[in-house]
Amino acid sequence: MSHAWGYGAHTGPDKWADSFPIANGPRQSPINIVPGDASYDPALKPLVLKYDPSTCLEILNNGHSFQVTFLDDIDSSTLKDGPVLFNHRLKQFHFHWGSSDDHGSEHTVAGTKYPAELHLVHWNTKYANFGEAASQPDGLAVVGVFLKIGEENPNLQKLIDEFDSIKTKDSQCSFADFNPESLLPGCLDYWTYEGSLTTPPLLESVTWIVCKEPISVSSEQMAKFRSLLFSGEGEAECCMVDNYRPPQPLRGRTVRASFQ
Ligand SMILES: CC[C@H](C)CCC(=O)Nc1ccc(S(N)(=O)=O)cc1
Ligand SMILES: [Zn+2]
Repeated sequence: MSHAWGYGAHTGPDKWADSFPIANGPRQSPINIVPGDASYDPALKPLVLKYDPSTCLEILNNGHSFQVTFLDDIDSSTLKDGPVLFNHRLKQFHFHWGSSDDHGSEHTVAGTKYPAELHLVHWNTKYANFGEAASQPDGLAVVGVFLKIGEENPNLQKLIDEFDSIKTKDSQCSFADFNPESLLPGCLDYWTYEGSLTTPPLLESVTWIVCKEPISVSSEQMAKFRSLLFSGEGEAECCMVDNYRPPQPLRGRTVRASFQ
C-alpha cells in the first residue's frame, strides 16, 4: 500500500503494518486502560497547561480528522510538569469519533468506549521543532480527553460552527481566539504511559496523558462531527466516521495514575 492510509476496509488499521511496520512495535497506542492495574505514583506532578487563545491559527480537515493548529514559535501555549521533565509547546488538537454514540474513542477504560476522544498534541522544546521531536522517544506529549454524551458543549459548538467551511478533505479556514483550556475537564487527574502516534507514521515518541474525567458533548453535536467528509471536493462523498485505531497490545508497559 502506498502511504495512502485511512480507516476503510483496504486502508485501515489492520493494513497499516504493510507500509508502517512499527505498527507492531513494543510501545503502540492507543491501549485499553485498566484502572485496577494502574499504579498510583505520588511523584507524579499535577498537569500545568497554559494556553494563549491568540496563538490559535486555523481549523482544517486533513482527510483523517479535523484539527485546530497553533503558532508554536514561542512558549505561549505550553504543557509543563505532569509526567514530563521538559516544557512542551501545543502544536494542534484534533478528535477521533465513531459512526454512532456507543463507540469512537481510541483509548478505552476497562473496555468502555466513549463516543469521541480529543487529542492535544505538544512537542518537547528541548528539540528544534515538531518534526524533530516526533522522531525522539521523549519528543511528544499528547493529552487525551474523553467526550461523553450529555449536555450540549458550547465550547465544542464554536468548532462545530466552522464545519461548513471545512467539510471536505484539505479544506481549511482561519480560526482565531479559541482557548483549548475550555475543552479540558474540571479535574485533571490522569493516567500516563509511554506510547505512540495513533495514526501513521505511528512514531513511538509520545508520552500519553489521558484524563480520567470526560467532557460533555450532545448527541446532536456528535451527529455534526459525522457530517464532515474524508473525501475531497468533487469526490464521491465519504462521511468522516470511525477515524479511530483500536487498542493495541500493552507489551508489559506500566500505566501510572496521578490519583488514588
Ligand atoms: C513529523 C510529522 C508528523 C509525525 C505527522 C503529522 C502529525 O502531527 N501526526 C500525528 C499527530 C498526532 C497523532 S495522535 N492521534 O495524537 O497520536 C497522530 C499523528
Ligand atoms: Zn489523535
